[in-house]
Amino acid sequence: MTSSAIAQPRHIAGPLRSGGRASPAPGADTVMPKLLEVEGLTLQYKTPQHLVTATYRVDCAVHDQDRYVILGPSGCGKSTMLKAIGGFMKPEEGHIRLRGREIVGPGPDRMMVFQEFEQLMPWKTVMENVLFPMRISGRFKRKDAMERALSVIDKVKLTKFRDAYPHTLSGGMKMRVAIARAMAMEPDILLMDEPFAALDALTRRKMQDELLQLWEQVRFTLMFVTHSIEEAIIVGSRILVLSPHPGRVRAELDASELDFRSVGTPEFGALSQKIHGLLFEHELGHVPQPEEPEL
Ligand SMILES: Nc1ncnc2c1ncn2[C@@H]1O[C@H](COP(=O)(O)OP(=O)(O)OP(=O)(O)O)[C@@H](O)[C@H]1O
Repeated sequence: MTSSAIAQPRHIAGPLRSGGRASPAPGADTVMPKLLEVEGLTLQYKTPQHLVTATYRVDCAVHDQDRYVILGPSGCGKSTMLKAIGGFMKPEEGHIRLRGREIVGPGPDRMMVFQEFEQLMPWKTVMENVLFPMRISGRFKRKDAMERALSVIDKVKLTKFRDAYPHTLSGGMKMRVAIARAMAMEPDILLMDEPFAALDALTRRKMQDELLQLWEQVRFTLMFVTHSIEEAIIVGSRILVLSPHPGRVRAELDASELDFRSVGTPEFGALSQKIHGLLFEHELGHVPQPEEPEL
């Protein structure tokens, strides 16, 4: 990636269709190079007293423009997996590769968007917030950084608010600033860890809708963690279902045809039921537990 010119989006952006159904991302069966590849990933926390296995031999692959959701119950290792993909934790076993290169630490090719967009600095304007990571990275000349910031702010439709402070913006606008801030660094993938978990149901739905609209417009690649089945189906084009602790892959499901408009339809209900079954069947004793290390 060049840092001197303002990058054009890597993907042709479709028109923003307000309130519309998100177009399907390319499905898993489309032959495309893998963007992110996770292979046999075991992640553990070792403390003097405990050895906690967070994920056990997880395999998955994310392609360009996927909205890839990691879904599983609390404690199954979703956040830990995102941490490892972010480069903040080393695998005990297995590999994580981005565009074929092993991940060995954090990098601007993977940008994390935190819960409630707390990375936004309240004393900085929208423009200053978007400029901040570019400035501290030292990757961009001042003029390039300014042009790039203006371009991404425009893409997320916040040009009129570029001199506003975060506390004067709605939740959806803050999310767009947080995403613009991340996108300005031209990451290969955006990592979101339960960004809407603390919101009330109505606001959460609105934010999901805004996220899908933004994806429709910009077509970034997203990895999104949630423990809500409904949110996974609404947001995701593909869903990786993990078992309860330690997280193992139960299934990977296609949800590219469903979004918030499908809530209440038989298709949405069927997928929701299927996921519910996958998440809880071990409690009914249907799934044999694979060999795993002592916890
Ligand atoms: N810093 C840590 N030290 C030791 N154990 C940890 C640490 N962080 C997480 N764990 C443990 O690792 C396991 C996976 O935790 P993780 O936070 O990844 O789960 P999660 O699926 O994201 O859960 P939630 O949905 O509640 O956020 C849990 O058993 C948790 O207690």
